[in-house]
Amino acid sequence: MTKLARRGLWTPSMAGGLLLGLGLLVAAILAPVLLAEPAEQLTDAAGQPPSAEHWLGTDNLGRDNLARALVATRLTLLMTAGATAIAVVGGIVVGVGVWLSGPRVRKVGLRLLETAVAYPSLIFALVIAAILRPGVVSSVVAIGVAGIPSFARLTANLAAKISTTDYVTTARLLGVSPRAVALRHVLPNMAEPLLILATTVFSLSLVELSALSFIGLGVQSPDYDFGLLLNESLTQIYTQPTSVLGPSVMIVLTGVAVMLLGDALAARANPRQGRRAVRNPAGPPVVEIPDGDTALVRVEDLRVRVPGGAELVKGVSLTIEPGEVVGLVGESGSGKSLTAMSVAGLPPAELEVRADVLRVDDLNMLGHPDRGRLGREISIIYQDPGTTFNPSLRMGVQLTEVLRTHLGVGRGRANKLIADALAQVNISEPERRLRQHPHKLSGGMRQRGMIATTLVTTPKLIVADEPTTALDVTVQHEVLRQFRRIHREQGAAMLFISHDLGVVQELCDRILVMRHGEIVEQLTPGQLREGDVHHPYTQALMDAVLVVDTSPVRQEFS
Ligand SMILES: Nc1ncnc2c1ncn2[C@@H]1O[C@H](COP(=O)(O)OP(=O)(O)OP(=O)(O)O)[C@@H](O)[C@H]1O
Repeated sequence: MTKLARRGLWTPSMAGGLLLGLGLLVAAILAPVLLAEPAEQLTDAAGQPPSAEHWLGTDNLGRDNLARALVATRLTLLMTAGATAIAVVGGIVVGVGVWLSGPRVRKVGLRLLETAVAYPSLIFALVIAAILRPGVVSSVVAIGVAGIPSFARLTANLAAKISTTDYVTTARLLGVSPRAVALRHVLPNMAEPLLILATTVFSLSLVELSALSFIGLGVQSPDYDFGLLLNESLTQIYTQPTSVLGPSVMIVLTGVAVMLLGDALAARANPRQGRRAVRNPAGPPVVEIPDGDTALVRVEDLRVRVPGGAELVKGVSLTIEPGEVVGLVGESGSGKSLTAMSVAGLPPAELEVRADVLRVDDLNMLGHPDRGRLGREISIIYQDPGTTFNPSLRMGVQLTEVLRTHLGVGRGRANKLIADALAQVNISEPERRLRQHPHKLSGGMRQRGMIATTLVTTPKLIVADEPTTALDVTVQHEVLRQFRRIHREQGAAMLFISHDLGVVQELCDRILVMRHGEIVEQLTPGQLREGDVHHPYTQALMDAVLVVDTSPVRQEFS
């Protein structure tokens, strides 16, 4: 439990699910041993109301209702687990099989699965149960087989999606067998949705098995499960309503326990989930700025860590004055993005962020600053313009969002303002661009589109996380020109991340060099230009800059 707690997996849903699940398991193991007599012995006390002796009363044959509900737990759980196992194993085998087969079989297989899913599984199960004759085994097989198509379809769809990833393509190119690709790359990556679906299938199987027994096609007397108990109590529902309570409450509790456990297990299966961020102290939304502190951004002793694991940002302190452009350079993985995203109040949710001070203007980024002010005062420009925008929405809707949501500008005026701004960053036919979806625009256009929004929303701080890295060199040049322009015209402060020393030297007033989660050196552009650097790592960064020798050496070879 301490291990679970340390890893952030000891969630209320895990605790609730385990508690309920354990209770059900104890009932399933002990009730048939300890309560067999009151549950099955016929007595004269037929149809008794609830009393101290019989908490839920007795049935028509004088048997204790509560004891019967508890004893039925074992058979119900075994049957449900059996049906779920058939549906899950069968579904995975069929789903992965369909995905592994050739295009023709795959197409026909998928169509068949879709057709099967279109029929309610209970009707499917009714047909199978009717053919196999009622009983425990036949109802388990019927419900299990009926659950296979939906599981198989999800498996095939997930497998199809994963099969287009680069790591699967590479494995195939390297000649890894389809079976090994499925076991090593595909199945582990769909564990989370499959686990969630498995718990859903368990709950559905429970209800469907109970329904089969309720209508007389499932468990037959003298055996009994929750469904058969509901059937038996139906005759007493008006005279002895408490008789239905036992099996109904047990069905609900079993379903809830399984869903809660499934939720917690799914979080465990996903390495990116299940850990919750800690912000310390979850302080006020705004902080008081001491007299004489002119900084727009102040960060003191920022630490970002994986809960219970590695420290990724190790005590970073920095300031950005209003209108100042601060560059952040360093090798990949040195913590630049985590620092910048913490400043913008958007660190990954699963990481723990702590700092003595973390403020932009008077917004406390460790508290819950006003979202309207965040939207107006901070702009973020990401590295990959291809993923910045929602592909299903037109550019106009997305580019005018801050204007409409946080600045209260009407749609028509917002479109006009953004179109003018797009024209200013040299985007041709701006009105038409606003009606287009992001994929119709080039990467450079999308990045300039983002820059254009800052021209109209005039944020105090722009956080730009390698905004030129994904662009080709000529487009980079144009985008950088636009950054210089925003700085000149708007006076916005910037935190500008880049790998490119040339870019930061040109654009920034001050350059911070990061390595292994720490700031190791602070430089002016002049120092960088003259090579006046002290830290060996900064020197190594400078040495790594490619210098193209344009002297006519090649002539010697001609
Ligand atoms: N959500 C996360 N969970 C766990 N580790 C993370 C997470 N995000 C980042 N890291 C790790 O933190 C370290 C710093 O990451 P960060 O993205 O800040 O690096 P970076 O300097 O911006 O690198 P790059 O230039 O490649 O973008 C890396 O080792 C990265 O693997």
